[in-house]
Order: sequence, then structure tokens, then C-alpha cells
Amino acid sequence: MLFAYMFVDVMSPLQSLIETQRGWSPESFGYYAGAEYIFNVLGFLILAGIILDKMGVRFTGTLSASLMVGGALIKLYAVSNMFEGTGLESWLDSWWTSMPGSAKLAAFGFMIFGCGCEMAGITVSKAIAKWFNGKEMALAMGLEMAIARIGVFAIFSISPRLADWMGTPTVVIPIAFCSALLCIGLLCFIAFSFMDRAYDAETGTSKNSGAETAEEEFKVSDVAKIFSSQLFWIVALLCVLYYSAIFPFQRYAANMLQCNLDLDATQAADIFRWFPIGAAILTPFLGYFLDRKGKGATMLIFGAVLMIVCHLTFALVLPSVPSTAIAFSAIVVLGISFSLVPAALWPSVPKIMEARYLGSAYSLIFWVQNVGLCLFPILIGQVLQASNPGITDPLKYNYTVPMLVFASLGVLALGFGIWLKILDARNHYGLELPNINPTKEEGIMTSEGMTME
Ligand SMILES: C[C@H](NC(=O)[C@@H](N)CCCCN)C(=O)O
Repeated sequence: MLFAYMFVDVMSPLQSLIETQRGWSPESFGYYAGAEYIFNVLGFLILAGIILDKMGVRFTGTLSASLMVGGALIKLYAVSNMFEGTGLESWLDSWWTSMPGSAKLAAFGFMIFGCGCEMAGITVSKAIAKWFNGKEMALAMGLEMAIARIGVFAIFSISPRLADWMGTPTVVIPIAFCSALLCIGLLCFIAFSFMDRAYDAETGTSKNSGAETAEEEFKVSDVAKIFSSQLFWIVALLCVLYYSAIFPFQRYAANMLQCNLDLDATQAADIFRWFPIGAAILTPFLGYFLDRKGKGATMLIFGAVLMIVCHLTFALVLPSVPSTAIAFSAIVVLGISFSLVPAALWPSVPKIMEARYLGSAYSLIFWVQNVGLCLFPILIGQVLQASNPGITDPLKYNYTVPMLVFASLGVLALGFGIWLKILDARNHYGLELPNINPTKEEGIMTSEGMTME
């Protein structure tokens, strides 16, 4: 997941460079960024859940890592000089002419990569659930997310520097570097598969390399049941609204800082990289806190409030007071928000969804979330373009309107967080309770939705 998250954001600090070098407009960049989720939204993620339940962690993990490598190589080819002047480029340039051929092919590669990345996300969750069954699940999930966030921190630091490495700036070197890392990631997963097989032999798990039991298997009838649950929709909508104001923002953040503070790509990325590193440091501690003290619903509300404050600062304060200190503080606070919500959200799902269809519930929440992650970068690209008529210099955009859109998503997410807390107080789902029973240290609410005695 470390290398996957690095690849996701390898282009984020290079928006202005790809615009200058390959003629990608903000709108094209938005379409490219949203492409990661298109196949997932069209149903691949639901299929991925079925494959995971039927074929197990080892097969699905290897397949997902291979998809990521394949998609990365297509994207690498699309931005490389080898693609320039080919028949494929001429053909791709000949239709939907506002989107360059290189952006179309890169977006296609990113679609394939996105299938692998999200499939890997649910596979890793299931693998953690299996390996940490009856142990500190929220802490383990927090650590996994922290490692992924370190990847984002690393790539925001490395990408602009790699781009400048050869003297003439190019996006090819950072993408080639991350593609090589994904190949190493595939080898790591293959190595994990051997460990997982040995673990099964040791623990006597028979089938599909997982703790899959008949009652955990994906059933089509469960989809209807999950979709008709009010709680599912509250959690899924909170998730999609919150994450749509985080991951799509991540794509534009470096350029937003460049435009407001008159920085180069490296300086902007150097400020922004503290957002994921703050989240990486705090998330495991919050997972530990949640395991022992609870307060999950309160953490969701508090996280949404912090996000609104930060996005409003970027929208309204930074353009009139272009201060690096203000930008840096808002970035750090956003990192705190991005620890609170994921640390509380994912371990809360087992408390409100039946254990029988928990795996499907996770995959369907990811699916709803992916709709937002797919549409919002496109919408933000369009809003940025529409709110900056006649601006051709990628360092002169005014980001007020796009940042207000992100802040509004936070307000809606806050509404769902409050609603969830009210329902929890009324119906006692246990969202505010610790996962570990204080009288029995070993009694942990697992992501399989059961309390292990
Ligand atoms: C665990 C969670 N991951 C997700 O929500 C993914 N569905 C989206 C990942 C986006 C990068 N491709 C998280 O990272 O908090």
C-alpha cells in the first residue's frame, strides 16, 4: 500500500509541469485524476469483493498488485517521449480534442491501476482482519494507513526533485521510479503469500488463505440488505463526502499553494507533505485510543470540523494573507483531521454492520466512496477553469471557489457525523465505546464484527 499510495500522487506536485510540457489543461488533469476510480465505480469493486471472497487473500492480492503494475506501465508509456509521434497518439488526439492523447492514455492506465489499488485496499483489510483477529485490530489498521500516508509524504518530497534530476524537468522519471517500486510491491506480496500459506498451515485454516467462512461469503442478496440499511447510507455518505474533500484536494493542493504563495513546485510540495506525515504519526495513536477509550462518533465530528476550518482558511484567508505560516498551520491541522476520521471510521463499521456481510459492507462503502473520488477531481478541475476565465498561466489560478466546494463537503460530512452520533445515543450501537472490554483485555471487537473472548 506504501508504493500504491506513492504512485497515486506521483503527479500531484507536477500539475503545472505536465500542463506546460504536454498541454494538459486543469480540466484534462481533473479527468485524468478522476480516472483512477472509473472502472471501480462501474462495478469492478463489487466484482473485486466477490473475487476476494471466492479466491482468497493470496490470489486477489497478487492479482491486484499485477493490475497496479500493468496500469503504471501504460501511464509511463503515455507520458514518455516514445509515445510522442506514434499512430496511437495521432488517433487519440483526433477525438475529444480538448483532452490530449497523452492524457487519455495516462487516464486509461490510471483506470487499470485504480482497479488494482482499491482491490488491494479491501484485500489488505481482510488480511489484517485475519492476522489480527482477536488482537489490536484498530491499531493494526491505523499502522497500515500510517504506512500508506508515509508514502504520500515521501512522494510529495521526492517527485518534484526526481522531475528536476536530469536538469530538464520531466514527469517521466518520477513515474518510472514509482512503477519500479510497484514491481517491488508485487514481489513483496508474493513473499507475503508464502508467509500466509505457512500461517494457514500453522493455524489449520483450510480454504482460500483466509478466515473466510461460509457466512462471510459475498451473497448478492446481501447487497440489497446493505443498501436498504439507513446506517450504511449515513456511514457511506459521511465517508464519500469526507474523503472527496481530502484525496481530490491532495491532487490540487500543491498547485493551490503555488498560486497563493508564489512558490515553485518543490517549495509547495515541501509544505503540503506535512499533511500526510501528520496523519501518519497520529493515526496509530488514535487507533490505540479507540481500542481502549472509544469516542468514535465524537472523533468523526471533530475531524469534520477541523477539515471545514482548514478548507475555509485556504479559500478565504490565504488569498488575502499569503502567509506560509498560515498555510503550514492549516496543513498540519488538516493532517490531524485526516487522522481522526479514518482512525474512527473504519473500525466503527463492524459495530453497525452484521458480521455476516461485513466484507461486502466494506467493499460497498469503498464503492460509494469511489463515486465521489471519481467525480470530484473532475468537478474541481471544471470549477477551477470556470472560476478563472482567460487565465493561461498555471501559477496564477484563484482557488477560492474550488476550496469553498471542498469546505461545503466538510459541512455535509459534519451533518452526517452528528446524525450518526444521535442515532448511536438513541440505539446504543456502541460507537462511543472502546473496542477492548476494560474488564477483559483480550475481548477485542474485531473487524469481523465480533467480540473475541
Ligand atoms: C483506508 C482508506 N482507503 C480508502 O478509503 C480507499 N478506498 C481510497 C484510497 C485512495 C487512494 N487510491 C484510507 O486511505 O484512509
